[in-house]
Amino acid sequence: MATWLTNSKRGRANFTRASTRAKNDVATTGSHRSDPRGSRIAKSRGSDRHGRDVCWAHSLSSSVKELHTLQTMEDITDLEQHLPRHVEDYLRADYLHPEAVQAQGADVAERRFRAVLRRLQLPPSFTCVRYNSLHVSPAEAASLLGSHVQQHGQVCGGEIPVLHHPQVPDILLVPVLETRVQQEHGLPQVVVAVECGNAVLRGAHVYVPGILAAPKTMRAGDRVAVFVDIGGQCRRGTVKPLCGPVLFVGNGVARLSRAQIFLKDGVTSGIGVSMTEPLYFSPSFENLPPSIFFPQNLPCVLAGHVLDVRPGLRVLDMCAAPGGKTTHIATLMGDTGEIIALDKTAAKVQKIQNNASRLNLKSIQTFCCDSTQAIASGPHTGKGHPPFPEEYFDRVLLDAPCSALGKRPCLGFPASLRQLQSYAPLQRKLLAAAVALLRPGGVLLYTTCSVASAENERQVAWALRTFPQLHLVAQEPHLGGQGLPGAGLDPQHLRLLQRFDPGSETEDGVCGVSTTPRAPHNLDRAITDTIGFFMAKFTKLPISPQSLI
Ligand SMILES: C[S@@+](CC[C@H](N)C(=O)[O-])C[C@H]1O[C@@H](n2cnc3c(N)ncnc32)[C@H](O)[C@@H]1O
Repeated sequence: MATWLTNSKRGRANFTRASTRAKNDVATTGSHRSDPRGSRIAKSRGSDRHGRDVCWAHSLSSSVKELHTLQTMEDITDLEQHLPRHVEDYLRADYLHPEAVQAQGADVAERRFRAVLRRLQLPPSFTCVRYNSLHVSPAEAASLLGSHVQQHGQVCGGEIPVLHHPQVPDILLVPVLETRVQQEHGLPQVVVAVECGNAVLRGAHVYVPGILAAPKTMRAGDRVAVFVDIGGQCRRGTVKPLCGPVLFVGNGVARLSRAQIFLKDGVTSGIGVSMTEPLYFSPSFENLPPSIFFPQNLPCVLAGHVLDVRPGLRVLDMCAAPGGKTTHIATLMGDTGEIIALDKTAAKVQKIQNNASRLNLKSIQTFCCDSTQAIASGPHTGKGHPPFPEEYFDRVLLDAPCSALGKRPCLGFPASLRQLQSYAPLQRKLLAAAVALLRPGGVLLYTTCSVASAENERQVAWALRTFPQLHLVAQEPHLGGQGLPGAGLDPQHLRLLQRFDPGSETEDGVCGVSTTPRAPHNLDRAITDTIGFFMAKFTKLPISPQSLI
């Protein structure tokens, strides 16, 4: 459980509170860990409860008893809320909307709201890694990842399973473990920025640019305690480490002295603190074979499957960078067909290209383009590059720019209310372009990594009102919950939506909170306790039987 330290001026009061925080599609990955702690590790195989092949690592000198899966009731109820008040209010309006309260009951709605606020600050229960199904079989992928976890999981000891998911064919799941490492008095205190803290909670080391404060006496090799500047009040380079509300995220070993980090001409990149005793442990995924593995959050992988692609189709990914979903789509299409990936930022387009070449994919064409302007106004001359003629694509993915209020963990949320509200108008413009570019009978998939109804259900209601030719259709696979009431959608529509809501009801009957500790191979948790994500799948009418493919 994390420890919270208050502003040093008010004394170093310790309150035991846990808290915590990837947009994006690409999950933040842990970095290389080099503290073996003497574990002897052997690998074995078995079956999970669905009879699937399971590959896991056993530590023979196991410290598994010290490990806990996330989210026991105690963990959750002790959490302190670190999201800014305006963010809480923004979400309260959705989760406690009178229709939502009426549909779920006041208690459930309130618990769900509280659970989402808390869960957004914790890392998800599992790290999800997609493997390149064009290059490896499921068994080969599990074996490769199992060996990797075996090598890079020693820091935690214990048994770290690598699990297949029964309904998502091309992913492997590795549980995130809570170590319950305690804060030790007397250790030098290093304060890091929120983004850095978020990454540490997903298994990363502390990189130099993330370090805000370190004591004058800190030397390379010192054991240090690492805190996150959740108050945003710590100036870079300060020696006084506790300069505002900070949150303990684990202990580590400094690789550099304070002078090396902060002096002019000091070190500006690389690892500053190796996290040897992180509060949450996830093995490193950094050195995985890049052509085979791609860390990606589970709902984001699901989006590729729900889009229902097959070889030979013409597919548009309107907001594609860094290319997590584009590369998945290309893989599902056997690296054939026409896959157009647009993004309005040139540097980000380069990232799509890098990821495509890393995964050896040749079918993706990238363009730097504002997708709201991607429709040809007059008769179209060129093909295969923007602007495109209307109704040119069989499939359109609109993974919209959004507030990312579903990223986890999210220790602080810097966006103002105005910024939060700025996404909806852009999403509508992009939706209008998507509808124009989709051919009748084709599929449009709209997704966000936000839990805010204004970016999700209300956008769907607007799209259905504005484009009578659009119709919601069922999603396959459908693993998430249904849409949140309150946006004017009828229950039938809500059931067709897929919402991954960190505060949603679990099979335990308690919103987002398990009353019993879970085994690290409980796959239900991978669905109920993932990032916040939303998917709406549309088709466009009129559909003649010939136009359905
Ligand atoms: C949610 S991210 C996309 C993540 C990506 N689909 C993936 O799976 O890796 C949204 C992207 O939309 C891009 N974007 C924002 N406005 C855009 C616009 N008007 N046209 C095209 N791309 C845009 C941003 O640069 C950002 O890369």
